[in-house]
Amino acid sequence: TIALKHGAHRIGNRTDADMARWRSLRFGQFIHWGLYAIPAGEWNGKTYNGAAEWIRSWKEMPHEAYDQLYKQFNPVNFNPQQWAAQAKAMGAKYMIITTKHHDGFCLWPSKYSKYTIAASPWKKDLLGPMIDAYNKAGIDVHLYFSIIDWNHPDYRASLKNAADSAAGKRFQVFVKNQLAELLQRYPTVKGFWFDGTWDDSWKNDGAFSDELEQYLQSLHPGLVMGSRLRADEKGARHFDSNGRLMGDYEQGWERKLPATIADVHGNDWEAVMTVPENQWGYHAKWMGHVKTVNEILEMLVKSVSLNGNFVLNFGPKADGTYRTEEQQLAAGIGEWMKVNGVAVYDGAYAGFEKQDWGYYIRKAGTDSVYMVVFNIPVSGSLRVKLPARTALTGVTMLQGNTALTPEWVGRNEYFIHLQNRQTASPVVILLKTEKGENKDKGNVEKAK
Ligand SMILES: C[C@@H]1N[C@@H](c2nc3ccccc3[nH]2)[C@H](O)[C@@H]1O
Repeated sequence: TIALKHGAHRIGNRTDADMARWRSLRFGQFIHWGLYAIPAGEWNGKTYNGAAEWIRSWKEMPHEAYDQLYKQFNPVNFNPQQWAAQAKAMGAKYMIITTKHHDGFCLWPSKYSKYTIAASPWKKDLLGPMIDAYNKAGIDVHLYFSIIDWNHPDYRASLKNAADSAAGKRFQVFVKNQLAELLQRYPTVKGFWFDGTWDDSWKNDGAFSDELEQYLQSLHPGLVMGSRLRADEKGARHFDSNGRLMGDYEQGWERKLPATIADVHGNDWEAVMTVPENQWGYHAKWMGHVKTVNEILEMLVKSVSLNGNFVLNFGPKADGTYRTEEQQLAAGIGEWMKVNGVAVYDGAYAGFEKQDWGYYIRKAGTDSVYMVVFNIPVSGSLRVKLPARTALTGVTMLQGNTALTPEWVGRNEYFIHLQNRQTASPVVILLKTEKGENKDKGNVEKAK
């Protein structure tokens, strides 16, 4: 291995209570809200095909025009209690809010910047009421913070000369001050979700990102921060130059999921997902495929089955309301989670051989394994192959709490025959297992 001063400081996952809590929550809500919701992907009658929160970088959007938008930001319909109720009904257990996106506009009245909510017609802090409402609803809050800051005069994508380096130093002080300010103002937050850390100016100062992470941990012990914050002293990101994950979980799964358990290398990880193909901030015209409830449920279940967290993104409008599609999605997901969320919360990789019908999720640390079925075969027969020396002692369909009698094929293989092959939602079956050889305990029919 290469001697590193600013690489990973730990091999393996964190085992403390704060990280165990983050891991148990499994399902989060991302919220991208800011000035970009005003143009909403359109300008001068033209539609921006990129992600709405990137509209300032669009050649058709004059920077001066974008930079005046804060004078119009007045979310008169903002209702944080309603936002939190919607997230609670959906079954989200944590929420990540954009405190400041790449455009540099702060949703809180930061004393280190003039480009904040205090300068808008709304004037008042938006983060405090949101955090309070979500915490009251029993939902943890994490703060998204973009290092890239298109508004700040000292931001540099790369440091080309002494003047850039001096500006870069001033910018690092600014970042440190804003982050400390956020922790001081919102002491109940559980973590930071860093973004915009791919520019050379950041990538080439691994020492600063390392010191910053340690500084934030010292201010707020237990804080959960993903791998996207860090670079090591050789410019390696997420994984240091020895291939070891930096930060507390792998934070690279943006709009994509790992395929198999091998892809996650035993690390904690989290996927963040958009409802349309690629829109985080509010876009008036969603183009392309919009994910359905069942598609989102499959991504959530697949993530948990591979030991990860899944975060679904919402982009509120400039007035503080949600678009209909997102409201309907939240309600549909919540309906399924009400009955089946028990298979998601505290869920973990089961260690069973993957089958085509769907995913196994182990209730962490127990002998209970849930089958979440998305693809019922035409035969209606679900193959279950247990690990060696694991016996199946009980099978229960969650819906209706119905006991099922599996067919024992021999050794550690079974079939579960579903009577009803028609279902509009994923079917959840609870398997009770125990160590030991499978033998005919009379709870199974012999193979015909
Ligand atoms: C969580 C997501 N990360 C930001 C982002 N900017 C990118 C630029 C290039 C490639 C990927 C990006 N993701 C998106 O704007 C959103 O905030």
